Amino acid sequence: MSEIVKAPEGTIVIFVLGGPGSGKGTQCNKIVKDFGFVHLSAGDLLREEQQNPNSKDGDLIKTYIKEGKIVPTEITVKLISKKMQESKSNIFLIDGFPRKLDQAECISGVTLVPMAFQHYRITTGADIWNLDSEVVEPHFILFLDCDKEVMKQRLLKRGETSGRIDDNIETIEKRFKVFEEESLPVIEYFGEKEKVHRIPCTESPDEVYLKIRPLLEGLNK
Ligand SMILES: Nc1ncnc2c1ncn2[C@@H]1O[C@H](COP(=O)(O)OP(=O)(O)OP(=O)(O)O)[C@@H](O)[C@H]1O
Ligand SMILES: O=c1ccn([C@@H]2O[C@H](COP(=O)(O)O)[C@@H](O)[C@H]2O)c(=O)[nH]1
Ligand SMILES: [Mg+2]
Repeated sequence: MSEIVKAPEGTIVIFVLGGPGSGKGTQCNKIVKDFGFVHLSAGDLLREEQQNPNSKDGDLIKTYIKEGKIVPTEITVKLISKKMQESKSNIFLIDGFPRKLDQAECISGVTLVPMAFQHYRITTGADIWNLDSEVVEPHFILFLDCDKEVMKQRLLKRGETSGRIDDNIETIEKRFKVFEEESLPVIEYFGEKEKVHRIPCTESPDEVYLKIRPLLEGLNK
């Protein structure tokens, strides 16, 4: 049995993408403060799920994160979709997703995801949320473009206090490799659609935000 849940009119989805430690979470927090978006970090949702003792995916998620690998799409999509549906809002920042080309283009042969998030099919029998094939483009993509050495230093510093199992040099190197090989093509994909705003982000958080803020002010909500 399945049910279609339609998202509210005027839903706005912005993807916030960039390398590990580029400042996605930091900038999203600023946007939320000024513009009231709901911030959904795919990584945060996966960490939360990993820590849920009742989750059947907890061990798998932990292994993938420790290895810096991309968790199977259906797990991540399910977590994001659930939060979107529970939300009273219709303006979303999706941080750190999509992370590889097939997440941006299609899933199981169905034209899909990032553009969707507008319609959801809840397949209760399979205990999985599938996105419907109706497609709605994201408004745009914020690509936080940061020097690798700068990102590495930020992550190592964050690792002193974050408690994240992937903020160590071995996993950081793996995350960079995955980002370059799997995630950068996603940015190129949206670039070809002229959806990408590239934001250099080696300066301070406030200076970076000065370049982002006008893009949000320009949104026709
Ligand atoms: N512009 C900046 N200048 C200096 N430090 C920054 C800047 N932006 C973020 N940081 C710091 O760098 C670290 C990583 O930032 P943040 O968590 O926002 O990045 P992220 O892109 O979300 O990383 P991840 O992909 O690992 O989730 C944090 O400790 C943050 O305080
Ligand atoms: O869509 C996603 C997002 C994240 N992951 C996994 O989580 C870690 C950490 O992600 P951050 O965005 O840095 O918080 C990432 O390395 C992946 O292992 C994912 O699989 N899919
Ligand atoms: Mg983050």
